[in-house]
Amino acid sequence: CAKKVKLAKDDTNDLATCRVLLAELEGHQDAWPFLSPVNHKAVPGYRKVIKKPMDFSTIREKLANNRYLNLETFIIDVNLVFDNCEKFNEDNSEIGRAGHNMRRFFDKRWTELLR
Ligand SMILES: Cn1cc(C(=O)NCCN2CCCC2)ccc1=O
Repeated sequence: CAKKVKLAKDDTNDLATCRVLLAELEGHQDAWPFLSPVNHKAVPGYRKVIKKPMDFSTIREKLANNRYLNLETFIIDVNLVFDNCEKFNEDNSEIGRAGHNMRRFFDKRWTELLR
């Protein structure tokens, strides 16, 4: 076919990349606070403080229902999980540390897969 504009990013494999990245996040030993939506009835203050809750099961649902436009909108949701965690939890807490570990792991993996 006609020569494509070089500047366009090749997004052919983005969906597969999102599935791989999500599976690795879910399989991480520090994923336990993020596997399901935070139960705001059991966690006082959460609903008021965190305006846009997000978790790995919700991301999986959105991926399965083709709700992500591209890799970037997927990465925005993953980072929302970690940003919510930093907002609500002390750095020096079980869940706070898990969030920092998971963000570090994610940043390393997606740059490896895409650079
Ligand atoms: C991300 N995040 C999670 C929680 C939480 O309590 N998650 C439940 C974790 N449990 C593990 C086994 C059953 C449920 C609280 C604050 C927060 O920011």
